[in-house]
Amino acid sequence: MVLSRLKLQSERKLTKQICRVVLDHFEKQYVKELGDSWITIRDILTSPSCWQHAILFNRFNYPFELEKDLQLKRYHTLLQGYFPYYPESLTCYVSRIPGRIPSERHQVGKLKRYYLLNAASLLPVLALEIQNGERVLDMCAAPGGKSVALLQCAYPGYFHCNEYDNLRSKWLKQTLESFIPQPMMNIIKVSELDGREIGDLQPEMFDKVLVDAPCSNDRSWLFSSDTQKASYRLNQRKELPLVQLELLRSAIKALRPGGSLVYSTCTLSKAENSEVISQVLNSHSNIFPVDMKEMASTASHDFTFAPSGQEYGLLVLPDKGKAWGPMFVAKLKKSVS
Ligand SMILES: C[S@@+](CC[C@H](N)C(=O)[O-])C[C@H]1O[C@@H](n2cnc3c(N)ncnc32)[C@H](O)[C@@H]1O
Repeated sequence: MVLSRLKLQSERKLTKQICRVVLDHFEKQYVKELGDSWITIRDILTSPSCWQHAILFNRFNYPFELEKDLQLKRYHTLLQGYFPYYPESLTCYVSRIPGRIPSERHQVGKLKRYYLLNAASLLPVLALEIQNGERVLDMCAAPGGKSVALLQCAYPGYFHCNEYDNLRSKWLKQTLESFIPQPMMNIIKVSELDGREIGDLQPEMFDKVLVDAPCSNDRSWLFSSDTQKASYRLNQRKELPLVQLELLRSAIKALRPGGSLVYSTCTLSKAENSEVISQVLNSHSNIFPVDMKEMASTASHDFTFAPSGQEYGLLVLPDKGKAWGPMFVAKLKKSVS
């Protein structure tokens, strides 16, 4: 019953219509920014039947049976064994063949066994290199996929998950309740602040900060069902870099000297990615970019990265058999003095 309902839902998703006004807008911008790569990216983004889903296991309710099934179906673990930082407690399975297993329903008192996500979402989490005992801020956290992934990597001493939007914050709380055992919730604080205020409210408080910023979500915007709403969003799109910059300024204030932050988006747009990082670097003498070349070379088995134009970060480009992204990831470090 549940399985057939979920199957119906995902079939409906596959038949969703592409929003012409968004596609035309992206076409103009991304041909300029990405050249010929845009053709492949466009084909993948507009063909949900090619999309892949990664399966992140919950270490607090490990799905041993599912693991056997996935191995029989030739799924393999993502990145394990290659990556500069890859905790043993993190398990994520992927398949090169498109398709998805149904997501689990929320059941009070029962932890979910897995979370379905775009595998590129793990890159910002891994780039943070979180260690046990650290104080961590997830500034824009709902619906909570990266918060759950961070808690698969280590046991932070304090974990602050923030989400400005009231409804999405409820969703975030439900995600945490569904994946994290009750005793561990004692180290987690959920708040509904404007992330831009956190730096002044909690200066130099955190060892690590994740800014998974609000952005033009290219994959989902292409399937907007309301053309008027889509046109409005496209108009407002130019406001996003300022919000992103303000969130980053706040994150820098919230970071202790010597701490590091990761900035990520799920758009291909240069204005929201490398240009935001360049502005931060030009206006903060105490912030330095962290080189991500090693991360890119070890991850290239599973991901396709933009070959150029990304001086301070990595841009994951959706590709055939590696339909992950778009995802931009940059890492910055605050100097000690
Ligand atoms: C890309 S989503 C985050 C996804 C999340 N990190 C995850 O992995 O599930 C960005 C989130 O930022 C929230 N947001 C927008 N403006 C914000 C602000 N000023 N402060 C904090 N969060 C904000 C949005 O409501 C949205 O939920």
